[in-house]
Amino acid sequence: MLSTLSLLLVTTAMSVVMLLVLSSLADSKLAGIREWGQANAVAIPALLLFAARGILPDLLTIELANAVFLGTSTLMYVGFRRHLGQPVPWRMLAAGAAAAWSGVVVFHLGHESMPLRIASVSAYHSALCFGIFASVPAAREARLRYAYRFTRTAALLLGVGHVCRGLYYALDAYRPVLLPPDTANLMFFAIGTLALPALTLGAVMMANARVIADTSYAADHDYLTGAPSRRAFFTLAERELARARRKSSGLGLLLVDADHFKRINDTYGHGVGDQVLCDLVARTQGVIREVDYCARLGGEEFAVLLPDADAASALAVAERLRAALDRPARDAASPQGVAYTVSIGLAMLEGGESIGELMQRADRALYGAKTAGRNRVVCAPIQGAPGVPGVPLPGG
Ligand SMILES: Nc1nc2c(ncn2[C@@H]2O[C@H](COP(=O)(O)OP(=O)(O)OP(=O)(O)O)[C@@H](O)[C@H]2O)c(=O)[nH]1
Repeated sequence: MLSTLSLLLVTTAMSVVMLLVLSSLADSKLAGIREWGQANAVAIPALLLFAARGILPDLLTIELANAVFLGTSTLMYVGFRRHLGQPVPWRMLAAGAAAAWSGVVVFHLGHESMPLRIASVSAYHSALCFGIFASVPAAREARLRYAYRFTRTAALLLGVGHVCRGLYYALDAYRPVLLPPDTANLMFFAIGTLALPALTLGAVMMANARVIADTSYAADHDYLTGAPSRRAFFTLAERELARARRKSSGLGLLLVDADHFKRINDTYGHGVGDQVLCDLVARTQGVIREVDYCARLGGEEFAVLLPDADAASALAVAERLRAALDRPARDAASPQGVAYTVSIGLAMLEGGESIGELMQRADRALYGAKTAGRNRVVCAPIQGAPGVPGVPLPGG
């Protein structure tokens, strides 16, 4: 038969399990994990003190237990705020917890009423649950959506549950609470005790979703420039290749390589070289269309994929890009700016060609641009027409 004691012991065991689960996430260094772990650690003695009612002195099982449990809920709320990078309203929390705890003391040592003690702490817990609901946004990122939705829903339901619990007891201050343990008492008791595991579950889901989203972002993006990575480029290129075949549309590829980049590093230092790479990506993104895709293949080499482009428009983009980059990049170390140029190899997708083959032709065109003097665009010759040379466009 379910009893308040068994609920307390089950919740204590759940807090131990949650603590172990949170410990497994400690290495992630995610904000909020520490506070959620502390909340569950603090909950264990608080729940055991509640369970020891009638065995230990009331001051321990009422005043101390409630004080510690108020701390538990506060830490959970702080964890969510920290995790989401939001400021923690410490003064408001301290005032709310002090008011709730004063209610416990007054309705124990002053005017004895267990229902009013419950109503007092429920008011604070409901405010924290609504606070968590308001703090956790409706996630736009698909990977975060389920975890955020779960937490928001749990927090909202628990907030409403605590309001009902508070009203149920506040409206009849002399209602028998724990004995006999009727269904309503047990149900409201469960809301009080199971809130912590439910919210911790939401916290763990959010932390996991964040780790997965961050890892996947890191795999798909270049750390320095923020441009899509080589891996992301090939995934997208295969997709665009299939689309171009399906729709019989053009697909252009530009391989863009900074000229004499080693010299820039040697002259200005690696830090300025890094700034030049970031500048290159930022300017490229300003030149290309929204449907075009610029990725860093490695080192100082970048790829720009041009879906739905014919040879003439791809060449126009390539030349516009070359000209846009042929201007000094501003940087803090050198107010007059760092001059750099790029060479570009352009290839248009041909029937039956793979992405690897398209890349090879663009790479040969890039090599042609380098050997022809750099700062220029060279178009790859059409396959199967060996007599047609690449078209070098002199820069400047
Ligand atoms: N600052 C910086 N330098 C990098 C990065 N990745 C690669 N490099 C440097 O880029 C330089 C590339 O040099 P090279 O391959 O000789 O090419 P280059 O000097 O641009 O000469 P060309 O391509 O023939 O015009 C090397 O010195 C690399 O150390 C990076 O992330 N940051």
